[in-house]
Amino acid sequence: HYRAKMRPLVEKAEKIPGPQTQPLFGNALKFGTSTKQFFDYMMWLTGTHGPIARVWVGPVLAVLLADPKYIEIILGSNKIIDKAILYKFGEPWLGKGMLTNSGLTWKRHRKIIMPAFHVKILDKFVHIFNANSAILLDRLAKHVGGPGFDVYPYMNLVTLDVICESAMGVKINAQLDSSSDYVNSVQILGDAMFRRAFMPWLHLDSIFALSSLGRMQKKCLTVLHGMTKKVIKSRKEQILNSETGEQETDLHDIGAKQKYAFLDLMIQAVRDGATLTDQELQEEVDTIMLAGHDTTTSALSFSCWCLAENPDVQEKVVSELREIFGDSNRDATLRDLQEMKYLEQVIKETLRLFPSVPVFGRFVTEDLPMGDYVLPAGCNVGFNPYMLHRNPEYFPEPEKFDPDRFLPENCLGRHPYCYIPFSAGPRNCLGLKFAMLEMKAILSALLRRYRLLQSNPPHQLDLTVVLVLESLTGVVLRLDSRGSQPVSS
Ligand code: HEM
Repeated sequence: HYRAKMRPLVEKAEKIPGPQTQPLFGNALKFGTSTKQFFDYMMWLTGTHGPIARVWVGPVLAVLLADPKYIEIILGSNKIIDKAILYKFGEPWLGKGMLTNSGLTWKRHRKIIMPAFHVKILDKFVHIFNANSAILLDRLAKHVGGPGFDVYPYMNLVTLDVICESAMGVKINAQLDSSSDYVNSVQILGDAMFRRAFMPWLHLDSIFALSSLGRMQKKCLTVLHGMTKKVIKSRKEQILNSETGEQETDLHDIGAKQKYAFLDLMIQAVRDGATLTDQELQEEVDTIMLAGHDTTTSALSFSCWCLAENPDVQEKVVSELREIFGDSNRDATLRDLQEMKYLEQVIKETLRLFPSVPVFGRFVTEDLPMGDYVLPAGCNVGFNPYMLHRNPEYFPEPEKFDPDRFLPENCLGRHPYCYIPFSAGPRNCLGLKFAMLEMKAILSALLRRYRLLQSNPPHQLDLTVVLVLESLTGVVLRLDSRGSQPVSS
């Protein structure tokens, strides 16, 4: 019965290029035991078997795509919106939040939450970017003139502060005190979720619960859910108990000097008739916390590295900043951030070479013709932006760091699905504009005060994926002062 059930899947899968399989395990044994080996295997798969390649993880079929024509068929579709089965390991933290959910609930939630990401609203978050950038600059001061250091942990804490304040309206001061239970739990949980996905023996909930990883995850979840629940209860009371909810939100701010958080906007939507239960609110806040933290950490760290390695590009960004700010040390405004066109090209080019999410996935519920092949119903699909972005057909001399690729005239005629760091189509990244503004605010503050220099001897990245793209050797560079006045907070 099992064989008969699997036959249609197997027959169609056999026509798709891919490595030889072993009985029972499929290709799982080749994945290795570390995230680095998994990353290397995924890249090898596309490199060796081409832009459509299949693997078997035991009885689970996955097809990895790196051709924009194939990718468009799925990402451009309004129907194929289910997530790959690996996303279920995110559910203990995120429940049925937007990232893990599908179907009508996902559509309804996205419709409710989307207005909170409108650029007019995003203006309200700029002061959070500025205040936390100022703390970052002070923390980095000790590295001026010193040897190379890893910038990743600094970016990790500044983005955590930003996302906590923006999502929940709570200052956790991770940059000033990184030893808090909350900060530690966020760090540990992202790793634990991802690691579990690649340890098949921990897939069964009952076994996972007994493992040390499972026990650690449970402890972290108690801390994180405890915090979100507490904040939601408090904010909800403040907003819903007042007749003029918006004014009330302005007055009460749980210790944070801010007027809006994504949570407040969702609560206001509920007040105005949207249907989101407290549990759903919590899941969406947790989702924004996860989706908006490590992704920006990774992109900011690699942007710094690219700027340090390419001093000419860095000086061009600094000239742009001089044109915008002159000699003033004032904070950046939304308009300033929007004017930073060249810096935006730099971030885009960084994300081309170092996409924060180097692999993500969907699930196909009906047979799907794809070129000469058919993706069978029941197949997981992975997208491989890392390899896609290095295809010379779309990006000549792909290893060269060249922000001019993203000049408007150079983007003309390029396939719309050949560059997908924020995914694409109806299920693309909801936080794209927020992320771009945040990254521009932090990088511009950094470059107005410091010069980023290549480490000595030059640092070699050793890429891996732990939820997001990271380097096992860190992201090492040196700092020098630009000798100008510090950017005020
Ligand atoms: C450099 C920064 C970022 C990158 C590269 C990035 C990339 C992505 C990608 C590739 C996806 C699709 C994932 C998938 O389909 O499984 C995604 C989804 C999402 N991102 Fe981002 N992201 C970034 C920052 C953010 C930020 C700052 C937020 C929130 C403040 C955010 C919120 C979301 C949400 C809610 C989704 C789920 C959308 C849906 O499924 O409808 N992201 N992001």
